[in-house]
Amino acid sequence: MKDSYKIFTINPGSTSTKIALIENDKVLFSKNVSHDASKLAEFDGISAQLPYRLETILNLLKESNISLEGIDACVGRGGGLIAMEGGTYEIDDLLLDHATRGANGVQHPAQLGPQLAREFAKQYNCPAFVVNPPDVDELQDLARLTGIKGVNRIIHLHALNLKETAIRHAQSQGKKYEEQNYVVCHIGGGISVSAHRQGKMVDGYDIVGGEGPMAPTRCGSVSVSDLINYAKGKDLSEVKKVCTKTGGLVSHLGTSDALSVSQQAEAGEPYAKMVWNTMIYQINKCIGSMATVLHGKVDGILLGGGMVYNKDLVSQIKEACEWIAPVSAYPGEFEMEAMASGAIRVLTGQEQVKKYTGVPVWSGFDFE
Ligand SMILES: Nc1ncnc2c1ncn2[C@@H]1O[C@H](COP(=O)(O)OP(=O)(O)O)[C@@H](O)[C@H]1O
Ligand SMILES: CCCC(=O)OP(=O)(O)O
Repeated sequence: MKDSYKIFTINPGSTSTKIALIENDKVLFSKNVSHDASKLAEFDGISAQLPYRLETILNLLKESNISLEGIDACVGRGGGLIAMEGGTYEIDDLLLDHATRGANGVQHPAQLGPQLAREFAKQYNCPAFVVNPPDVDELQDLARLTGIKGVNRIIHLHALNLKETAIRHAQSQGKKYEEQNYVVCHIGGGISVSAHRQGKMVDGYDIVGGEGPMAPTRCGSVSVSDLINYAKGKDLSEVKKVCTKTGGLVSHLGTSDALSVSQQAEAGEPYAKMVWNTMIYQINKCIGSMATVLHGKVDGILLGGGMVYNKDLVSQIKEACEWIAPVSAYPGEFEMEAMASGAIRVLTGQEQVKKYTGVPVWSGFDFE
């Protein structure tokens, strides 16, 4: 077995493209380029951005004089996929097709990840993988049923960073992720709160469907009848955008920049202060709810994402939730490293590579 693996990772976001070249656990090169929202808006759908994003990456590599010769694998953040269990998946024709057309009906730039990874893998003659895409579904049955017959829950959330944060936290305690129970949150541009029981994410919120706390661009949970009233006389596709683009901080304050909202709140601006504190209050309620999913047997509450750099947010969460379990903050995210680690785990045989079936991991109760 080789003692060193070089992995090229690609993470396309709503307003950025991140790339990294990682050797084992060392980041050799990383770049994060921001895109002008008006430039991305020119494209007709997410997958139409492929040539533009590819050219952006090639330019970044050229400018920095980075060669990808000899890489062992390419990994792209996945999306648009049919619900699957967590793990590392080879990007085959089926997975590529589903990502390209957004087979699950959710439109998110992460769909470009597999498309870009396959392009580079073809050129450098290496395998291409997706690791823990937002479509990971390990829900326990109790988390699936809703109060409307025939409407069952599926989730879309930051599975990649949630799982990596949990894996790393467990290692730092000399434990295994598969032996621990955690409430894990990603608090960034979007906010995911999830319950992990012994290596499985048994519950979490569908953050692109309007569940969970409000977030910079997302409305979070709202009463169904209030939403029906709000939608009266409006175009439904516009209403749906409050779930992913125009809700939360954007709806209240016209910005998705949580840093500026936190600064206004700190300066005592009353509206910003109320929105900031309400968002944190809602995160706390969701953490409490996930703690009950784990019957209170919680080994830790783990916080990741850009907003975790904020001391006030972390201290409010500690104040409200530390009675449940110790709160550990991991500001920023491990997404690029998580993709490389997932590829290395399968290349070294520590984990079995998974085959994407395109068949939902769960398709209904037997009694339905
Ligand atoms: N110190 C801070 N206080 C409050 N918000 C912050 C701070 N630092 C970064 N943020 C916010 O974090 C968000 C980005 O988080 P990030 O995890 O990078 O996003 P994403 O989930 O989209 O990858 C932005 O809204 C940014 O303003
Ligand atoms: C299901 C989407 C998870 C995600 O990546 O959300 P952001 O758009 O907030 O990055």
